[in-house]
Amino acid sequence: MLMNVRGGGDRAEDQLVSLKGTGIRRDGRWLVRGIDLSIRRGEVVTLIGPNGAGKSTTAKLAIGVLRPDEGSVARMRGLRIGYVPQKLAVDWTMPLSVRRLMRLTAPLADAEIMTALTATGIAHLLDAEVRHLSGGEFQRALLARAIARKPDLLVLDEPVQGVDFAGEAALYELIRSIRNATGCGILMISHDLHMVMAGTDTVICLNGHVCCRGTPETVSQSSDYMKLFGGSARSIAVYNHHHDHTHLPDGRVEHSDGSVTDHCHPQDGHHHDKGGHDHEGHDHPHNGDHAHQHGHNHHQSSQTGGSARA
Ligand SMILES: Nc1ncnc2c1ncn2[C@@H]1O[C@H](COP(=O)(O)OP(=O)(O)OP(=O)(O)O)[C@@H](O)[C@H]1O
Repeated sequence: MLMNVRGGGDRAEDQLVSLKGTGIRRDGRWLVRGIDLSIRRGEVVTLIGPNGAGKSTTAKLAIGVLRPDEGSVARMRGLRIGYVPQKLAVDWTMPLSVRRLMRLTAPLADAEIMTALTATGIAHLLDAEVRHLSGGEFQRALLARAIARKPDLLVLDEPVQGVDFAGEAALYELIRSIRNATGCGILMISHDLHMVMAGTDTVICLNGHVCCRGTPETVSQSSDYMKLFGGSARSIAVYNHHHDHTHLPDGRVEHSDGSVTDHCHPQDGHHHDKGGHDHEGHDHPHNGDHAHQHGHNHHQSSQTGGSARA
């Protein structure tokens, strides 16, 4: 069912998760405190903030991986959660196919696996070795795993880590299209201060507590946000994404005139927008500098993520 939704509904039953005055304490210190946030069906909420600000901790409180020491967390009854953690607990010395990765935390039928892999554009990688996937393919595989059980809420902890600039734009577009097609709510964590802004309904800027919140436009103009992000904040303008070609999942490039080539180059006659920022031969105009952090975490371990039911 296609639900073209934006911004979620206002009804109480659309509320997926709600945190009220939530805090968590470890080793004698509050990791986060006084967090108020809610996510409704169809809404994209993005947590931003510096390293150690408590973004992952807040996401884990929202999905119930961590229990609050103060305040409350309410989840819709029977809420289905798809979670892409920041790190995965997988032994990368063992062979693991994408098909097996999809079934790592819960059983899935072949048809469900194929539907999810097709939605994220990597059906051709069903039997590929996970350790051989590129950064973008790996993130698409994790996303496929998270959406396979049709979650009401998708929680994505840095979904574009290890992905190049063009792939990043494509992944954010994919995430938005999943929201539009399914009407799920999305809680996303990002260091990307540009691209994420335009696709988000609500931005929450964290630094152990909620510094500021609102639409991308209001947050990017808030003095708290400016203070927190210093120099990089001043150059932020909401990102307008208008590229003239699409990167297909198999690596080829589809141009605005419908032609498909193996690569794209500014001089190949397919590119018409010569303004703005040129990234590795692609035309991806955007405003301000690009100050985000990447880390490819194939080899780190923490949690296996996947889907859960509250
Ligand atoms: N189980 C724990 N025990 C003690 N301290 C913890 C624990 N988990 C997280 N922390 C600390 O809590 C703080 C918040 O961590 P968290 O991972 O939520 O930050 P983050 O905003 O997601 O950071 P990053 O952008 O670096 O991923 C950090 O200082 C971290 O060291």
